[in-house]
Parts: sequence; structure tokens; C-alpha cells
Amino acid sequence: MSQLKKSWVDSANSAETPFPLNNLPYGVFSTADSEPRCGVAIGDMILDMQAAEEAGLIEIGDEPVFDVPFWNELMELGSDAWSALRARLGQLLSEGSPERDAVEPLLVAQADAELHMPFLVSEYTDFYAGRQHAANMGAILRGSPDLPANWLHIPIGYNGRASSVVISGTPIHRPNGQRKAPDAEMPSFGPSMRLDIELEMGAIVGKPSEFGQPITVDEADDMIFGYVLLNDWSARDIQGWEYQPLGPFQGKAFGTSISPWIVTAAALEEFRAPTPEREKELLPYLDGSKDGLYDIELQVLMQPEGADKASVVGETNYTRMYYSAAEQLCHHAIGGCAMNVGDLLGSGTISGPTKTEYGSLMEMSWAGREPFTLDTGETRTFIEDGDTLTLRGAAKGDGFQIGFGDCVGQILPAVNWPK
Ligand SMILES: O=C(O)/C=C/C(=O)CC(=O)CC(=O)O
Ligand SMILES: [Ca+2]
Ligand SMILES: [Mg+2]
Repeated sequence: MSQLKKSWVDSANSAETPFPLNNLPYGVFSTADSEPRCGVAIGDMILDMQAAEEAGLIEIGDEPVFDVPFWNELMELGSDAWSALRARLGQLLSEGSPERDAVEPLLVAQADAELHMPFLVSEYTDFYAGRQHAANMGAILRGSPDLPANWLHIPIGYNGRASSVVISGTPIHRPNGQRKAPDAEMPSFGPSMRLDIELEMGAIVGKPSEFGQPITVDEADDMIFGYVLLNDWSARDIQGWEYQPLGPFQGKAFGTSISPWIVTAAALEEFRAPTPEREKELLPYLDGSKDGLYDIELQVLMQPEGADKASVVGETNYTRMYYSAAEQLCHHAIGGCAMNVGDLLGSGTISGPTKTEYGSLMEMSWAGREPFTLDTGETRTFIEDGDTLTLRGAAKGDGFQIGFGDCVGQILPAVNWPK
């Protein structure tokens, strides 16, 4: 395990900062006097990449890459460019850099910046690859923790909506929709009464695959540019009524929040961890040579409106997944589906074996039957209007961490309908 890499940016040299030189995550920011532009987080500052490129400090490719407010153009240049940029940023920002005087004026305080979507989401797919989550959902909804017959063989997924993916901090209206109580004769329309979160990691595809051409798990692994935290907000009552037999639709289409910084696969490399032992051997096309998960500690926090602090309601680790993002991506493309730069893959809800490790309120409250208590003394089953939900994550190294930046969303009341 490497050590903290020292930077001349003082705030980057602590065990507490999510953004030491070891991390260098990619985001998009604006300030009172600048439009959205690409930036790299370092300590409590952001390096303005557009300004760095204009100043000739960054030269990647033949044409400007940072004249646009998203990271897709860098991704499109391929993995040699990804490595070259990371190495160059390391030079510019490391302790003793001869270029410090040129770089320092291009730093902006994170406190003065607003963060925006770091990349253009091409398409969004969500998986169902957390074993404990799948067992819990079976127990709650179908009376048995037994997994569906295909579960140990296929990373199950559904195609979501890129248009529903939003940056951390975006408020989410409680969705209206159709739902039907089990004993009701007819469905009714109105605000979801079972509004939930899903704790997930999002993998970002940075290299395309060709239409009609399958890929291997190792190729898929190389295609992943980086990761974000992902909250797949879910309306359980809408979902429960609509999703048989074709899968989630409106119940998961009203908002999916992501954390603001793309943490690169390169920064996470030393935190690789294996998938759990296979209970059923996977078909050979799903074999890969690398450990496909990462040791990333994850938390879910909940804060009612007006409460002075958030309560930790769940804590788990990305290593709880059964399938890796590379396996999911390989499976996604195996029949010939083209994968594009900017595709976002949700891992599926991450839950561990004990109640404190559950990644959704559905599980924490066992479908509303067992309310849980916040530090404020209030109880919850599902989300109430005004509640703020936060996902937090970091890979913990020896004296440093690779943090993601929080993935935050507050729930607003449903929009009136009919208007
Ligand atoms: O098991 C069910 O009936 C429902 C499962 C989910 O809603 C989970 C889902 O959307 C995929 C995931 O995030 O794991
Ligand atoms: Ca999900
Ligand atoms: Mg360009």
C-alpha cells in the first residue's frame, strides 16, 4: 500500500482530506465569475483545467480537451491519454514542483465553487448484483430469501434513463404515480408513500465497444474510466405495482443522484478486492483475470428537515457485491450491444449481512414493519418530505484516503397534480 503523496497544496496533506494527491478526482465547477468548466480536486481547492490548458500547462492530444464543461472528451482520447494526464497532474501538484508558481493562481477554493454534472451520461443501466440485498428483497416481498433461479449465473439488470441522472445537491420531488395496495381493488394515483434510496456505486464507461462485437471481462475492466457514488431513488409502491413482468419503470425514473467527482479507476487500483467465492461456477465468458471490486467504505446518512445533524443509518463496503462492474459490462455487451463513452452502470444496491449494513430503507425498516430511530430520537420507515439523504464513501489507505465527495439529495413534496 502506498503512502500519502505530498503536495504543495497544504490542505491535501492530511489523513482526513478526501482529496489528497493520491486521488485527483475529476469534476465540473463554476464560480461567481466563471461558467462551468472542468476541474481537479486537490485538498480543499480545485485546479481549473480550462485555465491550465490555456496556459499551456496541460497538453493532452492535438486539440483542446478542456474547452467543454464535461470529461467525455478526455475519456474519448483513450487510456494512454488518461495515464498521461494523471502523471502530469502529479508533476504539477506534487511537493517541490518547479511549476508551482504557474499553477497556484489557477486554484479555486471549493468553498467558492458550485459543482455540476462531471460528464454527459450517454445511457444508464442499473444492476441487481448485491447478494444480501436480493435475498432481503425476496424475503420481504416474496416470503423467501431464495434468489431467483438465474441470479447466481447472470448479473441481472434493467435499462434506466440517462435523463434522470442528476448531480449531488439536486432536490428531488416525491414522485406521483400509480400504486395499488395488495387489498385494494383498484390502483390509485398520487404521491409515493414508500419513497426509498438505494446505496450503489456507479461505473463510468470511458472506452466504447463496437456494435455486434462482444468483449471479455478483462477488456471491460480496461473500459471503465472511473466511479461515483450513486443513489437510485426508488418509489417502492409505484415499482411494486408496475414492474411485473418487465421491470422497474416510473418507480425509478424520477431521479438518480451521483456524487460530484469522478474517482478514476487508476486512483482506486491499489484497493482492488476479489468478488466473493462463487457458489455456482460462472459461465466462462464471465471469467476475468483481475480482482474486480474495490475496498470502499460506504455510509448512508439521513437528516430530517430542521435537525442539526445527520444520523448514520447504514454502513457497508463495496466488496459486498457479488458481481463486479467489469463482469456486468461484459455481460451487457456480450450479445452485441454497443457500449459508449459516458455510459453509467449502477452496481445494484449494496447491503451487507447485518441490519446495520443495509443499503435501502426498505431493508432497514423491513418494508415499514420495523421503524428505525435516528440520533434525534425521531423514527423513520420510508423518507418523509424535507429529509436529506447522503451517501458517503472512501477507500482508506495508510495515512490517506480516496474520497468521493458526498452524494446528497433532499426530498421535496410532490408536485401538485392535476395542476
Ligand atoms: O427484488 C425486487 O423485487 C426489487 C429489487 C430492487 O428494486 C432492486 C433494484 O432496483 C436493483 C438494485 O439496485 O439492486
Ligand atoms: Ca437500483
Ligand atoms: Mg475540444
